[in-house]
Amino acid sequence: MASQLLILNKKQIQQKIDRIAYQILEDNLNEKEIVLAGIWDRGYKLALRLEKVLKKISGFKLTLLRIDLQKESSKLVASTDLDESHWKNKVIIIVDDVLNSGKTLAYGLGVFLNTPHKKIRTVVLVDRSHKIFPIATDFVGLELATILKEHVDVVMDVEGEEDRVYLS
Ligand SMILES: O=P(O)(O)OC[C@H]1O[C@H](OP(=O)(O)OP(=O)(O)O)[C@H](O)[C@@H]1O
Repeated sequence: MASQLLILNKKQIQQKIDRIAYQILEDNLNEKEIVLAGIWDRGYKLALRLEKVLKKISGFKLTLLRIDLQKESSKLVASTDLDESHWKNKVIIIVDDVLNSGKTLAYGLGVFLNTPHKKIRTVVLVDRSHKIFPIATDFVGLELATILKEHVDVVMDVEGEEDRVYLS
């Protein structure tokens, strides 16, 4: 079995989620409404966790949106659980657990390109910085220098009991 190195423990993950929530608040002081768009499945869990903190620290009306990415033959197809009326003319925050090449976030972003919006921001818990797509990460938990063959495993649940990030 490949060796696993614990990169972030439960407490550190919660601290990063709290910090990112405060950064989102600071970046949107004049806003009333925010759409958190989590990429299924771990990005969606992270979006749920951010929603929980933002409910405590902000007065935002929060909409949680799920982005699904499915492989159809060699293509990726993105879809959402809610229609565009839920994000039209709003601030959208796309959330995923890890950024590696940027492809997943690029597809997530694609969902919103044909609808007017106020602004789009991105959140990742871990940015591995192997970008081959021009995707900016606005709010990042941890920037991690990794080699390509390494794998970042994010374990996360809604309550935060199981939270761990490993490098293997
Ligand atoms: O920036 P990218 O190169 O698109 O990589 C990032 C994506 O990779 C991982 O998911 P994936 O399902 O690919 O990997 P897994 O085997 O860890 O589930 C991770 O959860 C991101 O969604």
